[in-house]
Amino acid sequence: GKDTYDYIVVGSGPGGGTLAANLAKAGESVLLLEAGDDQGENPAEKVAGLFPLAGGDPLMRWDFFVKYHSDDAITRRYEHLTWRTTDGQFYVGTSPPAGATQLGVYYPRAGTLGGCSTHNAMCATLPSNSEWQHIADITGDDSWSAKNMRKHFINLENDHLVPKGTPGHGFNGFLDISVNTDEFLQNQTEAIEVLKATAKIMGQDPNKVFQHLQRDMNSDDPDRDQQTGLFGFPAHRDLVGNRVSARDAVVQVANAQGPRGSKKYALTVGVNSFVTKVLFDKPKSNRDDPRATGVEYIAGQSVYSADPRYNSSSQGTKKQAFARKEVIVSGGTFNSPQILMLSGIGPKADLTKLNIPVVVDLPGVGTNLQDNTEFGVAAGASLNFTSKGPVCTYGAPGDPCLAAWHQGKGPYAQGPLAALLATSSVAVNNERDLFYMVFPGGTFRGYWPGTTVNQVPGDAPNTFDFSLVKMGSKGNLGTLKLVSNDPRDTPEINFRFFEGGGQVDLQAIEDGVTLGRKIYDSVPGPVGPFTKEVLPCTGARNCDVQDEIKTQAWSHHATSTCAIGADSDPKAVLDSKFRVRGTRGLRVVDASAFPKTPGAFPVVPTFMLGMKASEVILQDSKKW
Ligand SMILES: Cc1cc2nc3c(=O)[nH]c(=O)nc-3n(C[C@H](O)[C@H](O)[C@H](O)COP(=O)(O)OP(=O)(O)OC[C@H]3O[C@@H](n4cnc5c(N)ncnc54)[C@H](O)[C@@H]3O)c2cc1C
Repeated sequence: GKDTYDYIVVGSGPGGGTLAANLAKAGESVLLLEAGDDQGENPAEKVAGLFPLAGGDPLMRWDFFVKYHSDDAITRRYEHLTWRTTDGQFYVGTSPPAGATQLGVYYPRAGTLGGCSTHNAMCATLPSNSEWQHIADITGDDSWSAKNMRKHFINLENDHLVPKGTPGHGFNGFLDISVNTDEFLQNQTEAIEVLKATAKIMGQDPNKVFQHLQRDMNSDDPDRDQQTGLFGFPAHRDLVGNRVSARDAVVQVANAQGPRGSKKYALTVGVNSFVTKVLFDKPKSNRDDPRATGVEYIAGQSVYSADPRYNSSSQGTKKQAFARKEVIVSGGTFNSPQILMLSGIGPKADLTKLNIPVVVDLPGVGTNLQDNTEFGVAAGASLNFTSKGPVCTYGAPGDPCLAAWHQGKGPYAQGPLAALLATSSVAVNNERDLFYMVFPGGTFRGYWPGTTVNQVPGDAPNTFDFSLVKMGSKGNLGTLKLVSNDPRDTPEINFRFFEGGGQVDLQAIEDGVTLGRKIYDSVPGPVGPFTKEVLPCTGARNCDVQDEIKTQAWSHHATSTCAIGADSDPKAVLDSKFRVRGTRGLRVVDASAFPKTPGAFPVVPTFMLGMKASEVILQDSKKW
């Protein structure tokens, strides 16, 4: 029939978008259903340097509110806790106006073609080799070895940092990866002085800072995961400052033309299509697992309540589509488990309580939620941080940086200044586990809604911030549960930071603060001395650092709610080929599949999952 395809892919992020494009390119007919619409020409998405605007854009964003702790007393101390006031607005802080309802910690996601790769900060880093090997070890599937996964990276990447032909990198893939230009870096007069001091502390030559800022952190060196110090900041954007995302993979294949202008590949992209459940056939015998045959979805804009434009009175149109071969769920870490549970796949007791008929009792769905915890060490310098060149207005009229971007130049064609990698006292195998993003002129303190009834204080232009991402988090007690059987409701999410085995992450982050302080103390005049701490303490360094980390850490790299695991593991949702256990014709391919949060930034590893899944799904394509 008209609505039947070989494959249906749900969600167009780095997992699903990459996969749908590859399946279609291989000759399969594919329906890609995406809840959001296409904002590819929106400057907030397209202009690399406007990424701070992208995260808050109501045309792209989905708003989730989460908890980070089991203990509500800790949550109540979070300085950017978000509340809904009695007149429906947001308040951010710890002293809400009377009658306000506590929403939780604001947690951004993108509901648009290309998923979160269209509004993220573009940081494009590989996890350590041991993280891939871990998946091979628990599943016994050697195709997860770092060596094999490197092959997928090579096919994905279009590298602009290292000379063409450098082993371990790709130069023909769709995902451009580049670092800042020398010219841009040399414009950061004061910040470079801090980076010189950083180099010295890290055992690098302070007179070669610009060389360090072209150093390749994604190399295939055998000791790469032990290398520390300053590096270039790899970002998924091209050399003239266009963001490159999963949207590009999709659009290139969907728009490709064959002879006489016909459509070259059978990729149908349905935007404004919010999938509410997977459909199954009735097994022919008790021994057969239920087979996914298609999906049910709502055609309509902003039908999910995470969408800031959501209006409960707009119902959209209920539709169905069918798959001859397989259904692949790629809705991301929050939505893939939601879709599975709405379809009857999840912890039996939870589903029964919500009157959802159980198709497969799979207790791991929505458990094992993990993230990179983030924090920072920031301090006030003796001078303000400035940049030679145009002063950007971030979207306000007459922006000289936007004019420069149209020429492929200027700050908007660039990304975060520099990356610093270090090893904490609790690092395993001496692998680097602290990733700092270097921000002159402000402090990154996490996420909260852009429009609030109160003013959320900013930081002074003399502030410098080593914003810290903890790699290899040890916490795995996070949970995601449905609150009802209404697909429009957002789930209840609690990360349970620093609980259970996650306590060790506190020590690692405290070590990260200590290193940052050591660097600030070593910066000579006129940029130094850094007399006032901004984070974790305010003013003098006399706060309880672990308590600050515990109460104020944030995150935005959620993973692992539909994790791959061993056949013997009752909590494993997927096998090593992304197949949902206890079903046929159903897989999950996105960041929810990682048994552990990969590296410092999940987006490139998730693109690699999309590449790997394409290969394993195509190997099975003749079987159906
Ligand atoms: C503000 C921000 C900054 C970030 N910065 C970085 C960074 O610099 N580097 C990095 O590596 N990572 C970063 N991340 C994280 C990274 O972008 C994500 O981990 C990654 O995009 C996850 O990919 P995914 O395919 O699992 O899911 P997503 O990217 O979330 O894509 C899921 C897609 O599915 C769609 N969808 C969901 N439910 C349904 C449904 N029911 N029906 C139809 N469609 C549906 C969504 O609209 C979305 O398009 C950032 C994330 C955010 C939010």
